[in-house]
Amino acid sequence: MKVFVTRVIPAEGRQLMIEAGLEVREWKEKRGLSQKELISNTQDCHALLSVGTRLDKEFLQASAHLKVIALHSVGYDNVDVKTATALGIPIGNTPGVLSGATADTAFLLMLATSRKAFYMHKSIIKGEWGFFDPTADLGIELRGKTLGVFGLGKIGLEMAKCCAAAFGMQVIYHNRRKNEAAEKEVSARWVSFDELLEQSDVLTVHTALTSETRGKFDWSAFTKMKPRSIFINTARGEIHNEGDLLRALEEKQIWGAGLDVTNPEPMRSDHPLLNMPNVSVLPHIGSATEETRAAMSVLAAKNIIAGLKGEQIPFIVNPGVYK
Ligand SMILES: NC(=O)C1=CN([C@@H]2O[C@H](COP(=O)(O)OP(=O)(O)OC[C@H]3O[C@@H](n4cnc5c(N)ncnc54)[C@H](O)[C@@H]3O)[C@@H](O)[C@H]2O)C=CC1
Ligand SMILES: O=C(O)C(=O)CO
Repeated sequence: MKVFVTRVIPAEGRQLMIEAGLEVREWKEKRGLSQKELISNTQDCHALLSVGTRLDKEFLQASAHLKVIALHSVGYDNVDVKTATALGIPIGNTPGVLSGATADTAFLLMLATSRKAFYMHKSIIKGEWGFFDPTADLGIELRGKTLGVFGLGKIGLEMAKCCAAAFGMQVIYHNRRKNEAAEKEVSARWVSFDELLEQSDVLTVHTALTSETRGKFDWSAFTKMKPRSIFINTARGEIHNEGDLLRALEEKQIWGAGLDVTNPEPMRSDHPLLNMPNVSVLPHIGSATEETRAAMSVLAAKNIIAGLKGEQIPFIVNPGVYK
């Protein structure tokens, strides 16, 4: 049986599929696939392993013969899951294995932003390292401050643990429902969304992108935050409104921001956020460690192998497909 893979993936996952007797065809070009290329490459395949490729209704309807689709990500906001379920196609993702690496990225952005690290690094390259000025380029300390987590799930909990252990930060969070197990692990306290905005010194976003979370951090939200607070988003760029974020920073409604995700991606290289001292931006590298990407490829391969054997896939996004 044949699997089409929309990017070259780590050897660990590829090898697992080859050992299971599958023919693996990877898209090796340094550019994304067009919709036409995606459809034509998938036509003679039994499964698709998708690395960040948008899978919309048109694609799914043209590829209804697929026995399984495995995503090389935990997020599945770029897939029309409803259509896949209606067509009987199981969708798999890669939960858990990337929580540590993604939380590390949120932590890195928090610390870098609080000390203007990216901006100061660029100032050396520009030849601006002058005399020692005790009043210039001052950051904000994190010790004993309040971390607000929007979405205390797997990644949010890892971030909360890091912040509590490293800086003794108190953790508050907002989920639709309380996460009592996580509350115990980091002594976290549930608050309303408005209380999260009002009380957080650092507010870090870790929800999936859904119709409820899209655009959640807009002008109205930023104006409720503390003037010396830092906003971190490693979840999805569409959860904040980038224009409103820029304005909130320019008008000093908030102090700083750290983003691993932007809207759109890639961010344009002359975006004004990239020149602000209190802003740190990374190009969506949350899960980008050797260990994590290898583990993600293995989970995706396991989903493909199980799906092609006609078994229930181990990491399923749409369990309703089996009912
Ligand atoms: N930057 C990157 O490279 C990466 C980004 N991500 C993003 O992080 C997201 C979270 O991943 P996990 O922690 O594994 O997911 P998870 O499902 O374990 O946690 C998400 C949490 O958000 C909460 N939540 C959902 N809707 C909410 C709402 N409307 N209001 C408040 N809370 C809500 C859920 O109850 C859950 O506790 C992914 O969906 C993905 O978009 C994930 C991995 C890497
Ligand atoms: O897993 C995800 O959802 C990502 O964004 C990349 O790892």
